[in-house]
Amino acid sequence: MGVDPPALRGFVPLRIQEPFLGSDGMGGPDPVRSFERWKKQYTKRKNKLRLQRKQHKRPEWQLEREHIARLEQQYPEINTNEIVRFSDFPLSKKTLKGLQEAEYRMVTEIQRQTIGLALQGKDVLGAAKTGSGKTLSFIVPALETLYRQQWTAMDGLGVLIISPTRELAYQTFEVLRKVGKNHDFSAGLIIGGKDLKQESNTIHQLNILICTPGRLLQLGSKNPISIQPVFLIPVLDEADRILDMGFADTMNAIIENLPKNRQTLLFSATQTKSVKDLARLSLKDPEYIWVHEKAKFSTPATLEQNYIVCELQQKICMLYSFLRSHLHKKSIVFFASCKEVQYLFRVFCRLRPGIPMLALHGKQQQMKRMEVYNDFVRKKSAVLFATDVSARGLDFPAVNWVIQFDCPEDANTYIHRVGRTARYKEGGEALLILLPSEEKGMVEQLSQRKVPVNNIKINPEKLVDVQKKMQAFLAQDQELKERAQRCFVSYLRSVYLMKNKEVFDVFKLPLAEYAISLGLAVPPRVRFLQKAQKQVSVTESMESKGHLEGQDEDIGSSIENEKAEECSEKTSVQTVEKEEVEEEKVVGKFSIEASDTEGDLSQEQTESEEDAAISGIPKTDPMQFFDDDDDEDYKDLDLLTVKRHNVFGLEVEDFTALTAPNLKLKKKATKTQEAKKVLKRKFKVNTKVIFTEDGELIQQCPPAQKSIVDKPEEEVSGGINLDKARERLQAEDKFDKEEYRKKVKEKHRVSLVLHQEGYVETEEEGGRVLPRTLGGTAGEGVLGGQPGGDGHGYWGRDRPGEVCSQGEGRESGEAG
Ligand SMILES: Nc1ncnc2c1ncn2[C@@H]1O[C@H](COP(=O)(O)OP(=O)(O)OP(=O)(O)O)[C@@H](O)[C@H]1O
Repeated sequence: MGVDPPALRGFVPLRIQEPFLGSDGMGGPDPVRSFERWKKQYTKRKNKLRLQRKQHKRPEWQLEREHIARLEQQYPEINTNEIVRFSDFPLSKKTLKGLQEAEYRMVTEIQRQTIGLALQGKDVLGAAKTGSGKTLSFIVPALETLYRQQWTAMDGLGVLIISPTRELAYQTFEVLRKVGKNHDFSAGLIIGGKDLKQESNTIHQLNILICTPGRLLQLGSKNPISIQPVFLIPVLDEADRILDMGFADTMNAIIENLPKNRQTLLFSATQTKSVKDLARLSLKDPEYIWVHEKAKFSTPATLEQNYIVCELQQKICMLYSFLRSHLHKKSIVFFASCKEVQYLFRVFCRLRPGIPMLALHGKQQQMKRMEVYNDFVRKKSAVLFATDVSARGLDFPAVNWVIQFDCPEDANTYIHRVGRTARYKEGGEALLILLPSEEKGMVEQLSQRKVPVNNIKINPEKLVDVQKKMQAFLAQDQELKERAQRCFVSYLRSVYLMKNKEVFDVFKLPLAEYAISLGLAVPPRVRFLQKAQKQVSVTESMESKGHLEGQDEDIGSSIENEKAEECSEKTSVQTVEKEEVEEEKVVGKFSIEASDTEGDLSQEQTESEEDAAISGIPKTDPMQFFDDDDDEDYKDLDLLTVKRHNVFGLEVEDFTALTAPNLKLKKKATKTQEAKKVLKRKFKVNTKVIFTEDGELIQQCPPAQKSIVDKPEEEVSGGINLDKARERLQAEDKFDKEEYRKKVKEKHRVSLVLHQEGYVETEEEGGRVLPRTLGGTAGEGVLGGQPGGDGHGYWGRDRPGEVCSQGEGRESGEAG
């Protein structure tokens, strides 16, 4: 009941209703019996098969091995021309699944050309434009190699990926995590900023390690065994950077420790072709893949690149105006030094351009760096002020603009910086700000490297002047002022350390105007510049006198030493990852320099502020001050787009002409000229006079002369007569010396008398035992405050309850 007999389900009844004719003609065998027979046979066969399958079943590893063997068989047959998708490569299911889940299906050109070679076990040097997918070109073969070798946690380190910066290492780790999530390998990110001991304990558990060179060396020296596996794939991301001077020592030490049995992969948008570099790595028959070698341009086709020529003192206003007119965009602004980023970031935050501001540089704490990095990744519109720590490899999504506030060191740095936009088929724009002195050299370099840049003009009418606001900020905030000073020094130093002297000439920079543009009234003293200037003039004068012959060696060696020093300094400036450690030293120097000058500065500054007023250096600018809340101005600024070639239809001359009155500040007068001016004006020095109770007149300011020399006539005539002033000072000096001599004599006389008479009586006064001495009440001596006194004279008075020793008491009470 409840279950329909087959007859009622519609197909069996048809047969049953047929008249059944058996072999005997009387109905045949019983269908139930034949069904049972069939069933028995079927079950027997099924059991037999199951048994057979059970007997033949192989362990998973064995099956995997067979799968690997099949994959390996296909490696020699990889035809790059036929590869369109990742699935066209003989890859493991786990990797393919990971790629699919991360939505990577079609391969890019560099991936198509390099993955196959890397799978075949070759050393590969891959170069392709920025944002063309080089990361997957080494992650996929790295995963496959470990898979192929059935690597387990017990096997230790198998892949070592070295990145020049922490952020890039972190980013690579994230890609690896996405693509390799179906594999069972352990991967770790070791980039510093954490406990070294903890990191060195975990390193031996890792199969894939992503790290920065400095940290790796630190770990290697602590735990060398853990990074010396039997087989290893070292991957150098941004290889040219890692192999350059900045990391030279570190990398040499690391390379020395790498196992001989290795397959090396090197990738960069600007690959090293240096035979020396490659020899250091002992590559075995490496395959060079320069994907875009024959391309018309070495930057992405979707990138629009422009440059403007701008005076140094106009750059800040230019940047501010630019940001105000690109409020809904995502931009990165590159600066030459950390100190510049630190100061300008702060000051721009105060200027409130109306767009979220972020700053990323090597002097930040690791946590802060990660926070900023992630923040900028998430934001739809924001501005990131950065040093070259962010120039390479970082894949911030949807960056619209890259602005190079300071000229890059060379074309390679330019290419990496602009590569932060227009990534993987997206569009982007880049703006390079050049000083007039930098234009020729830099533009030439860029065209040699096949970088297409257009010269565009800015509309001076649309520039917003923020100088006065900045001056006001600095006047209120001492710390900000110090930052501005450091920014000044640090920028000059960065220019000074640049190798290419055709482009970078620190001596051509308008220092006074630059300082004013930062909000400073006077340029801080820059010692290294003074020294360099001296050196240059000494060399020049010696050359002109023809005295060089005998001293060639000395000068040569001193210059060489200097160059070597420069080079090492440069190295520390360039070394992005080392910035955290090394920069402290350089920075230390900077801050010492800045603080050294501090004392002088404050004095010089007030002087020069006055001087500026006297010599007529304009503190105001005819350009209008931008009001943050003014909507009209805001709308107007939207018109300012540095987008199209010659968008404002102005020629350079027009621009110079228009800005000339604003830009050309009066040449700073020398001190002698200023002094002469002051003399001409016959200023009178203000005096302050007070009267004692007895009606006696005392001049307090300027301090009355103690000497008996005649009163100077200058008081009447005004100004300073240097000769007379000198005479007066000498007389003053003579007078002081005589006074002092008298006091010393008196002191000797008193001690002689005391010695002869003995020191007999003491007097209790307020709990202290004071010697009764010559010249009035004990302890009221004035010696401590006079020339020759050492301060001890005050002890009797200032330390109640203290028992003075004889000597002290005498001193304190003496000469009252
Ligand atoms: N096959 C692919 N399919 C889709 N997107 C891809 C593919 N390969 C890479 N990408 C994407 O392209 C972007 C750039 O990739 P990647 O960071 O690897 O470039 P890169 O060549 O290393 O750049 P750089 O030279 O700046 O370091 C990334 O957002 C990445 O996700």
